[in-house]
Amino acid sequence: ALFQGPSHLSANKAYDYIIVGGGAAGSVLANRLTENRDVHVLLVEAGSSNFEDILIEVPNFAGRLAGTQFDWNFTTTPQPGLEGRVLPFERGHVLGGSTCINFMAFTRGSRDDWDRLANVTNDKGWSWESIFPYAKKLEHLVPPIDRRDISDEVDIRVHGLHGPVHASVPAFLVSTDDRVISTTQQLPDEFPFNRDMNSGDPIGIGWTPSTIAGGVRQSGALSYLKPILSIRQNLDVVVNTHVTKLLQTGSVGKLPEMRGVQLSQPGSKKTLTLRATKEVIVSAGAVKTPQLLMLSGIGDSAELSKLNIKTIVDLPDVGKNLQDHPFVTGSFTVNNTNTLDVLNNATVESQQLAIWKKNHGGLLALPSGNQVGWIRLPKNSSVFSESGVGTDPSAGPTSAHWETILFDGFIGFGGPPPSTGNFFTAFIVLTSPTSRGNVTLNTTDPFAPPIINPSYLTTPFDILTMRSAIRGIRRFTSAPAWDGWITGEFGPFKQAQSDEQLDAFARANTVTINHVSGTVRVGKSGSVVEEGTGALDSDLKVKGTVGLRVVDASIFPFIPAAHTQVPTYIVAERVSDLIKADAANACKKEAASS
Ligand SMILES: Cc1cc2nc3c(=O)[nH]c(=O)nc-3n(C[C@H](O)[C@H](O)[C@H](O)COP(=O)(O)OP(=O)(O)OC[C@H]3O[C@@H](n4cnc5c(N)ncnc54)[C@H](O)[C@@H]3O)c2cc1C
Repeated sequence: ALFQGPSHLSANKAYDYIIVGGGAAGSVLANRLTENRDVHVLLVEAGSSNFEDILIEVPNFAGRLAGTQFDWNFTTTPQPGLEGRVLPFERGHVLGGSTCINFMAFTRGSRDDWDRLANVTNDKGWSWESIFPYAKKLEHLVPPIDRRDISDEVDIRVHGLHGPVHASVPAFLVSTDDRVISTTQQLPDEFPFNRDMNSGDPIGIGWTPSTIAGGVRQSGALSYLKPILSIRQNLDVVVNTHVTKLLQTGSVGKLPEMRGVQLSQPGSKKTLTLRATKEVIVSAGAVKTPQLLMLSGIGDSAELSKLNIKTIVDLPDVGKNLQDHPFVTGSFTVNNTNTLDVLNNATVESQQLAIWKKNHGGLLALPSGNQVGWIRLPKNSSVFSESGVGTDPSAGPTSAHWETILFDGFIGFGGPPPSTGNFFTAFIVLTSPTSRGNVTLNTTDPFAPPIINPSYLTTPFDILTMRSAIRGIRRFTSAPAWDGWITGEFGPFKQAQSDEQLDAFARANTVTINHVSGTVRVGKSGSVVEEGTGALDSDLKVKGTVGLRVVDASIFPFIPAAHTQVPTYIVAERVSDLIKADAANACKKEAASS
């Protein structure tokens, strides 16, 4: 059942699992764990249940969700690498979490990203080979709206066709598609065509897969929760409700048993305490999960003592190791009036909205770029020597150093689009950054935001890679395919030519693509707990505790060189099976001892 607040819950009801946060990971867990009718689950979500709001459903409205009721409205600290600028830091605040406000790119990450996770955790279950069945299990690839032949755009063999998350390639073609694809033929060494970036080897340029199907955003809530909400009697979902503290419910040997949660609502003094018989699973995302752990006494004791929080488990990695993907855009003026800039005209936009309302078609059904590219720095790039980085920080030869998203129009993040003109825009995203930031506590108030410091562009490798990537985009658009189309560069991008100008442009214009990860990193099971060894065992149980796991984007020790929603879904799919296996083993042990 769906409850609109904690007053509807009964303190006496026994739940096997309590899941904190109904975003990407929490939606998967709530669904998979309730597949067994005898297992009772409570999912607690701080935001509302309005995941079918039109702002969320229309793909093209993704850029309008910042600052709304669906966003936590966080901001960063002033960023030294970005001239002291403070950036908005979007996170989803609604059932479905950030999958309701994201830009819907559907990418699994590379073989090397996953194999590195397996190495770091010493757990082969995280290797590409092992997670590949989960990547397929979660997906339901559907044809695009225009029903064109997509055999050149996807390799159907690597896709899932029966999973809960519907996904597709762009709804229909736009004016720059042919030119982008021609460029991959004209400059195949640096920008090869990649028929399917979800095969484990994303390197190259290909068609954008996204969580858009039939013209509608496919959020975690729509995919995993809507189909079961009114059917499964063993699932309770409570929205508009925050978990404000994780509670110790006892001890097992010397270890604290953490099977309790305290629930409340902003502005209310009332709290409700509930207990899970098996586990509490924290899936509150890479900002709120470390905050909640620290508020509950699980974190770096030196940090906790500053706010007089009693340490229950001293876990120095909680809140550290924040990684994200920073980006800039470069826009070009074009000699064509048939670009998606037409959507900046209010009349056209309302016509398109009418079409979308009628049949979910029209320009508003498109993703934010029909092609995406995943590019590696050349082996002999001076970035490696000049930055002093030592070894290549990417996960390996299938992991990109930078990404580009190619859009048939203007996209900028420094104000409204130009009132006239036609454009082509390339996003330039760092995908294997070496900068590391953190999330720390500001106060003990669970409703107040924590301090978020992503430390963007604070290493020589990151700024030099950004410089190199911007030059890469200029090589891309100098291919013959763009002759007669691109007429020039636009805005401050145009002025950024010398090394110094490129660095200044990057520092003045970088924003985040919102992939925050890594703040409760997983390590090897049973390893000594010290900074850098991970806060979680390889099955994502919180070290030094009983009955507590973290399952969300916080867990990645290295941010995947990918958009992070699908990697998060994959993690949650695998861990659902690990949780089921643990429960089955516990049953067997109980049976044997009785
Ligand atoms: C603007 C934006 C654009 C993005 N674009 C893309 C993209 O194009 N492709 C892609 O793959 N990824 C994208 N991402 C990233 C992707 O959406 C996230 O990596 C993914 O959703 C992370 O999943 P999660 O489960 O860790 O957290 P979330 O999905 O953020 O879910 C966390 C949930 O926990 C809830 N919560 C938090 N604290 C509490 C509490 N104390 N009590 C109860 N509930 C709580 C939150 O309200 C939220 O619903 C984007 C993200 C944003 C914000």
